[in-house]
Parts: sequence; C-alpha cells; structure tokens
Amino acid sequence: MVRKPTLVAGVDSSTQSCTVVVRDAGTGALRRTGRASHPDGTEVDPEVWWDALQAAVAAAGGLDDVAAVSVAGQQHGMVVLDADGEVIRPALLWNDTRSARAAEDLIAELEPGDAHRPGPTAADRGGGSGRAAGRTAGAGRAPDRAVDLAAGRAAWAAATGSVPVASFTVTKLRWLADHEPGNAARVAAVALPHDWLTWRLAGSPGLDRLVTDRSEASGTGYFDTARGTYRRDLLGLALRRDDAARIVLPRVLRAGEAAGTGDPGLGLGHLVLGPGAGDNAAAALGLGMGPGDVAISIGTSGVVSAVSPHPVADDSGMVAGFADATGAFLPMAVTLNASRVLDVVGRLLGVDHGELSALALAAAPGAAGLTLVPYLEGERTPNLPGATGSLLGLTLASATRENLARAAVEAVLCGLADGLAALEDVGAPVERVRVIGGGARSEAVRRIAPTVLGRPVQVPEPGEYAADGAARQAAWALAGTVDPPSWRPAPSRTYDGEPARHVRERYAEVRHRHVASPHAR
Ligand SMILES: Nc1ncnc2c1ncn2[C@@H]1O[C@H](COP(=O)(O)OP(=O)(O)O)[C@@H](O)[C@H]1O
Ligand SMILES: O=C(CO)[C@@H](O)[C@H](O)COP(=O)(O)O
Repeated sequence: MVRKPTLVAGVDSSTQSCTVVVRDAGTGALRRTGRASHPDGTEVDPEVWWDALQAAVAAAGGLDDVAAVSVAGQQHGMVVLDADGEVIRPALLWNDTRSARAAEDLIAELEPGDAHRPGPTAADRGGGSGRAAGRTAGAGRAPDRAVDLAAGRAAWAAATGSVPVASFTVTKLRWLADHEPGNAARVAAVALPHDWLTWRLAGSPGLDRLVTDRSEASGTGYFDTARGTYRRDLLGLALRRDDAARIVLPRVLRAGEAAGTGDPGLGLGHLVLGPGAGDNAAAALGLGMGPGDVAISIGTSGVVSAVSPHPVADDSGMVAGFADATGAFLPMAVTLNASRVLDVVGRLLGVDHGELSALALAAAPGAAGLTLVPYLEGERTPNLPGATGSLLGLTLASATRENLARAAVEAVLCGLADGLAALEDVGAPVERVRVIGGGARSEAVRRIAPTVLGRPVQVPEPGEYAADGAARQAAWALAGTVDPPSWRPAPSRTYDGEPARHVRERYAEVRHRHVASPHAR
C-alpha cells in the first residue's frame, strides 16, 4: 500500500492579500495554493483577515487532509482586545503613520537609565519602579522636548534593539491612549495580526491562550529582543497605564514550538498549530537563509533583512534589531515605498507591469537626469513620516515615458540600496543578496537591481516565500525536532550588471535637497 504523504500548510496574511500554500511535510514539494485579497487602507477590521484566510484556504483545497498549519503575517499591526476577547477598534497597520508624533514623544520620554531592566520587570510583578514605570503611573505627563532625542533613541535601542517609528505597535498604543483614552482603558490584551489569526484558528479560547514568536514580539517595541523578554514598563508607558502587568501579551513560543491544536468546532481539531512569525522572518525561513544571506523583499514594504547570530541595536534607527524565526536575529531596514510606487507610476502611464518594465529597460541608466524621490506614503527609513514624493530633473529631453518608468524603478532600488548600506554599517554579515516579493516579478527590477546595488543579485523563482516559511514552520512544529526540516531551496537565477554609481549619487543629492525643502512635507 502506498502511504499518503503528510501535508502541512503555511499562511501569509500580508498587507495586500492572504496566501495559503499546502506542501509535503517531508520534501517541501508544493501541492496546492490559494489566495484572497485584503482591502486597501491602513486601518482594517481584523475580521476581514479571518474572512480572507478562510477564502484562501478554500481556494487551496481546504485543510481536511493537512496535519499542521502556521501563520505568518504583516508585522506590527495593533490588534487590541477587551476582556471578552472582542476587537476594540479596527487594527492600525504597520504603514499607518498617524502615530509618528507618538513615536517622537516616546523617544523623548525614555532616558538612558530606563534602558536596562533585567529579568521580570517591576511591572510584571504588579508594581512599578524606575523612571519609565514611574511615568507610567504618572500618566499624562507632557513630553519634555528639552530631553535629548539622541539619548532617547539610544535608550530605546538598548532596551528593545530598535528605535520606535510610527510602524511599531508601541507607538500605536500611545496614539490610542492620547486620542481614544476610553478604548485604551479597555485594552485587556494586545495581539499582532498573526497572533490573532492563530488564536482564531484555535477557536478564540481565553486570552491566556494567545501566543506569538520572537520575530513578532521583537517588532512591538515593548520586547527586549536580545534577552527575549517583554518590557511591560514600556507597554505601560505607551498606554499611560499603571496596570500594564494585567494586560495579556501573547506567550512567546520557542522556534518550532507547537501552539496547540486547531478548534474542533471549526473542523480544525486535527491540526497542529505552528507558532507563526512575522512575514519577513517567515520569508527568511522559506528561503532557508543563514548568516551572510540577505533578502530584499519588494512588496508593499521594501525590506532589506539579514540573518545575524548576534542582536543588533542601531541608535540611528536606520536598522531595526528584530529577531528571526529560528532563534537568531534578523536586523532589517524597511521602507514604506516599494511595489506601490511601481503600481502608481504604471497607472499614471496607463500600462501594466510588463509594459512598465519594458519602458524602464528602454531608458538609459539615470533616466536622463529624471529622479523620483518616492516618498508617496511618507517614509520610514529614513524616518520621514510626513514627507511627500517629488520628481526632479524634468527637461524637454528627459520628459519621456521611458525615463519616468526607469526613474520609478531606480528610486525604489536606491531606497533599498541605502538600507543595505545601513545593514553593513551595523556589521550585519552580507554575502549573498536575494530579491523576492511581488516587485521581483518585474524584469526591469531584476536587471536594474545589480547596477544600483553594485553587486550581483539572485532572484529565486517567483514564489510565496513567507507562506512557504510558515509551511516549513508548521512541518517543524509537527515533527517536534530541534531544527526545521531540510527542504530543497527554490532554484534562483543570478543577475549581474555594470554598477551605475552615478544613479545612487544623483538620487542621494536630489533626495537630500528635497527633504531639506519646505515643500517636502
Ligand atoms: N510583474 C510585476 N512587476 C511589478 N510589481 C508587481 C508585479 N506583479 C505584482 N506586483 C506588485 O507586487 C505587490 C504585491 O507583492 P507582495 O509581495 O505580495 O506584497 P505584500 O506582501 O505587501 O502583500 C503589488 O503591489 C503588485 O502590484
Ligand atoms: O513593517 C514591516 C516590517 O517591519 C513590513 O514588512 C510588514 O511586515 C508588511 O510586509 P508586506 O505586507 O509588505 O510583506
């Protein structure tokens, strides 16, 4: 009798869509996929993610014959739950910049003495001491602008591994406290998109059954990434609550640790649930990344991430010191403007992605001096949440469709090249660079990337690497082994090209002038 292979599923609940892959647990071979769209917007009712997940599962042929599932998701989104487990308000996503001012306030409020708080925090024991915790109790204190922001940035980097920006959960919680104090007072638990979806798959049991993993916890802004412990004093500081010890935070599972089983009431009782991960950490697992490997993901966000055996803490805020899904670290630089820049320029030109790519490749490097500063949604790296975009260098000669298409591709890649340089500056090992995400489907992106980055890039065959990583994690949780299963890495093609230094130099100069100008904001 031929034994049926064991199947596992991986979910990627990303900004624009939900993707499900079903793979062979032993070999990693792809069996089925399904996809459903998410709505536009930076404020979303989590229920739509649940609906999309179910639609994507159905499109992937269901989970009846699947033994384990794990969920990867867009990072940082604030899902606040009341004591009954009900969502208090729509989630604020990673690309919602309304909490930019809150980020600045929080930076100003943390002092160097608050950075280290080893072991269980005072707040964990139900009390509060020290300056940060004291300010928690003294909720409402206006931030002192005289406090040195540089010292605050250093204190946050030392405390959590990252300097908070509007994307981080901690700043969204401060925004909630300042703008919706009634909602902030009702918060009984804070989850991230993937934590919440895993909890829903388990049947929405008690809040104490919420789980997460290091990669996600490290993106909250209230987790000490190097030590692997929550900083409840920072949670209380953000929410202006002195009872932060009572707020439920998802239990942080070990890499590969099972999160229990699915809900029998939903027909999922046979499923082992994996711990899940942030989408970038899941993609690293899906690509089989190790130290020296870098992934450049061109999705809604532009992400440059590298696996590092050591934690990273960058005071400048260019690099976020996150964790990965295997027990190591995943420092990353993240831009807000990536694939959507190509989408919008394609729309302006009235062309689809293929035609946009052909136009860009028909122009010369540097687009005859036409340079796009692509801050169409503000920007996160560098931290310019209020910035706008700009197109400079228009002349009778440069104003062509080809040059505009090229300027868009070069702009996205220049932002990512700056991120790669920032990772190298903080000592992240950089040996092999791979380009993934929806934007990597563009021939122009693939061919122009090595010229802008100044090094060859590998482009794995088009795939759903975050969902694949989640599937590998599901197989890992099912096997209960120390290491994840060995799956054959996806074949990739190497792209190389003559470095075009002038493109980055011109971009840097134009960007600098634009950001300094009063018209930029
Ligand atoms: N051939 C292509 N060229 C450029 N961009 C593309 C192409 N195909 C898809 N995209 C873009 O990629 C994005 C989706 O990529 P994805 O990595 O799934 O994003 P996310 O994870 O943020 O949801 C969309 O903005 C889409 O328009
Ligand atoms: O905020 C970050 C990482 O810090 C983003 O990378 C989100 O995780 C969203 O990812 P995509 O939907 O663009 O893949």
